[in-house]
Amino acid sequence: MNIALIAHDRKKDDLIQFVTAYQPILSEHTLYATGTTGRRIIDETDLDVIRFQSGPLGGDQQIGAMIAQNEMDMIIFFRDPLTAQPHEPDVSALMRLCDVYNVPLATNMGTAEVLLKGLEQGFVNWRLIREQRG
Ligand SMILES: O=C(CO)COP(=O)(O)O
Repeated sequence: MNIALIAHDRKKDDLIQFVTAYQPILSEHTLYATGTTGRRIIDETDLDVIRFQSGPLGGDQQIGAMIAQNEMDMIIFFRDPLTAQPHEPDVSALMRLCDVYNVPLATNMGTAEVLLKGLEQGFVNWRLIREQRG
């Protein structure tokens, strides 16, 4: 599975803590991240991550493009709901594409935990369903 990991600045510590806790599950998959988030994951964990541009410089849109090409299976995006982002339209567009293509999106740690536990149990088969529909 291809999984994108993204966190706004005030949520990056939480994401690092989360991916460290779930490293055994995440290490089974191909991980992508926006620039700064990816840098921190690489520096602070043993996970390999393919990095895109930083979010404000187009990283959210690059991940959105993967969704549109049926190349992304799950998004874990720890958003900061209390800070305005200069690239808010990109953030909204990314979340919108998740809904367009039925890609599971966790925007907080509680949901992310459920998604990863579901992934571990083999419950995550929406891509097969999507591919069967053509
Ligand atoms: O801004 C982001 C997502 O909208 C995250 O980007 P960075 O990982 O580069 O900080």
